[in-house]
This record gives sequence, C-alpha cells and structure tokens, in this order.
Amino acid sequence: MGKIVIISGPSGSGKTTVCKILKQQAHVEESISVTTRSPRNNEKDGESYHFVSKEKFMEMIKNGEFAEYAEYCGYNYGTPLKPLQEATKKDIFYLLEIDVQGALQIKEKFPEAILIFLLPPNNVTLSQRLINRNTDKAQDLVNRLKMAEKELEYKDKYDYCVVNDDLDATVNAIRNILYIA
Ligand SMILES: Nc1ncnc2c1ncn2[C@@H]1O[C@H](COP(=O)(O)OP(=O)(O)OP(=O)(O)O)[C@@H](O)[C@H]1O
Repeated sequence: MGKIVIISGPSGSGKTTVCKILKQQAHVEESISVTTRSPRNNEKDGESYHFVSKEKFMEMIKNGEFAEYAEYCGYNYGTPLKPLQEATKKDIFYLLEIDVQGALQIKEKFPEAILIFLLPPNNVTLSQRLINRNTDKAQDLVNRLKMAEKELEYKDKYDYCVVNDDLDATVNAIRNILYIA
C-alpha cells in the first residue's frame, strides 16, 4: 500500500528542488500543502501550495481538514487530510514536504511514514542558496536562517539524514532509501 515519505530540512536545504525531481517518476505523488504565506514569483495556487487567508486556515482547522498543521516563521502550513488518506490506499510514494513539527505529528498518526531530513552541506552554502534563490524578503530570509539552527536539533528523530551537496547524488540517495525502506 501507499508509503508516506516526509522530507524536512531547513529552508533552502533543497526540499522543493528534490521533490520536484522525485515526482517526475511514476508512482510518486506529492501532497499540496495549504499556507497563509504569499506566493513567490513562480508559484501558482493549487500547484506549489493552496494559498489561503488566515481566516480560511482557521476554519479548515476547525473542520478537521488537516492531517497536521504548524506555524513556521509567522505563517501557517497544513497538510490536507483527505488526499493523504486516499494516497495511503494507492500503490504509490506520497511525498510530504513539511516542517519538523508537522513531520512528528504525521509519524504519530502514521508510524510507517518514512522520515528523511535534508541537510545543507554547511551554513554558508545554505545562506548562499537562499540569497541566490532571491524569493524572500530580507526579514523572511533572516527568520528562515534563524529557524535553521532549531530545526537541525530534530534531525536525530528522523529515519534518514541526507546531505544535499550534489543534487543528483541527493536524489539517488533518496531513491535508494525508498527502495530499501
Ligand atoms: N544540490 C544543490 N546544489 C545547488 N543548489 C541547490 C541544490 N539544491 C537546491 N539548490 C538551490 O537552492 C535553493 C533552495 O532550494 P529549495 O527552494 O528547493 O529549498 P527548500 O528547502 O524547498 O526551501 P523552502 O523551505 O524555503 O521552500 C534553490 O534556488 C535551489 O535551486
């Protein structure tokens, strides 16, 4: 049956980049999270995220529409429950690109979920990648880098840690994990 694969890691560690490549493969699908943050330049509603207002997000919590939800750098993020339940009935890998708080909530509800933590090669490279990405306001960028240190403390709770230095090597490492998991 479907396997839930959670990819976490500090902002800029490469989660989106890696998931985008992984989901090109057959039998790999990705959850679309709901968020109250604004879309980045290249992001379309319903593709990268479902972008909603704070009020709508709170209503969705009240209606039990999330498998997990968390606040990250001042914005809300949640994983829709229904598609996740559907995915577990299909013979696929279902990727969740979520933060450490959300990951642990899912692991509690779905203990068979595979938790992968993506690490940057080092702090300088992480900052450089976020600066080069050029998608965040200066304050958001500072907040994301501050959060990185805290998030790294959770890495030992994960089943696997992968250092995202060379992108191809990272993707191959994750493919290998999924075949053996
Ligand atoms: N292995 C790599 N080598 C060089 N650059 C990379 C690598 N992986 C990702 N990047 C680049 O680093 C930047 C951050 O990657 P990405 O947006 O995937 O991170 P993220 O973890 O999803 O961040 P966020 O949590 O903020 O969404 C992007 O510009 C991406 O192209």
